[in-house]
Amino acid sequence: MPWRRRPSGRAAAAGAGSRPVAEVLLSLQGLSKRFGATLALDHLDLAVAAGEFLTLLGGSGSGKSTLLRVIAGFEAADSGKILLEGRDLAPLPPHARPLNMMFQSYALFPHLSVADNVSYGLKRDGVAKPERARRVEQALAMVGLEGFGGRSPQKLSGGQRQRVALARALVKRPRLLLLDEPLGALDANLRERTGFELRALQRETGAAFIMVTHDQQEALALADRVAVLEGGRLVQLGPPRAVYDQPATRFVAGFLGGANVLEGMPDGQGGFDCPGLGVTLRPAVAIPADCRACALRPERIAHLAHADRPNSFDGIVEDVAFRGDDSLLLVRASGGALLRVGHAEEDGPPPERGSRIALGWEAAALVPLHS
Ligand SMILES: Nc1ncnc2c1ncn2[C@@H]1O[C@H](COP(=O)(O)OP(=O)(O)OP(=O)(O)O)[C@@H](O)[C@H]1O
Repeated sequence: MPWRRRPSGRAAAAGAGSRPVAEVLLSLQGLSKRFGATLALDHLDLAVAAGEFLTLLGGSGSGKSTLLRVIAGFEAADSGKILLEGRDLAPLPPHARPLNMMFQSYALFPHLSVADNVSYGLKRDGVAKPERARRVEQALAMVGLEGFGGRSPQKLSGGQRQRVALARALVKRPRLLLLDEPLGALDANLRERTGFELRALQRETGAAFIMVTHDQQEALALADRVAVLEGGRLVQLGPPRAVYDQPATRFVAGFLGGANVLEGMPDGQGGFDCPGLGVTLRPAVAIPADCRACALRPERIAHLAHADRPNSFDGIVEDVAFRGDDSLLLVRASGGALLRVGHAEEDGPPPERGSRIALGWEAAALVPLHS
């Protein structure tokens, strides 16, 4: 697994991106795109700040690639506006848009050298040869590939090809770079290292990056803000820690960090009846009357000697999975709910399968969900 399962304090801090003045670079307004019966983008509004690193996260088919392709101009939106620095991009063909897109497949020309691949766009724009050569060398140096210009892309490793694609995307110094699963083809170690390098490059160039990823840890670790898509809609947008700690919907809670979603109903007295656990939950915050579920992260659940206080229950350990830095327990509550429970290594050996244990959590760990 390329990124730690839990967002470390460091990764979250690195993603906190405190920019006091957020100049809007890209503004998407009511963007919709339909393919036959499929609504791939559903009235999507999003503003991206200059120099921001935004990750787009969502399940398969949620519209991530379509969104990038519409911004880049490879697909036309059915309705809505795309403004880059206030300018409507709709009339511009892809190559005339002041942005660049890097594909997961890298899409390098196999018959061209690395240098010619990188300089391709500059040549098309009529940049003179000496200037092209200078900029290509600069771009290759930026991605750690000095001296590779004469090679054929076929004689490079997957990671090196990925860097060539990145150099090609950066050589025109776009203010906005769209990256569709750029790390997808790399193995776990290279993926993590390249992720950090990508962030460093993004800071160095000052370009805004919008990066699609399937990988929630990568999305949390790299981004200033995470945008979560579901069914073509933007369901949540915010700094990684905020989205992780305060998921808005069942989908976000489950998708990011695999939170337990506890179904139930407010009891009208500040509690939340949860039949699956067989107890009434006591959240720290007021629960809206129409709330029907609360999220509870596996790592916020602790072992207790007895389930004799609010926000605790007894359950049977149904399974234990060792994950390296912790174990994941599946615990069946008396009401039938199956909970994911984290068990840190420093807490000693995990309980045996079949044993009865008492578990509990702080009231603040319960997050009422909107939908
Ligand atoms: N060219 C197309 N023709 C028909 N349907 C399409 C086309 N492109 C995308 N779709 C549909 O639009 C929806 C969104 O697709 P999209 O590729 O944007 O999702 P995604 O979030 O990028 O998925 P993945 O993570 O699997 O790449 C899906 O239901 C997909 O089947």
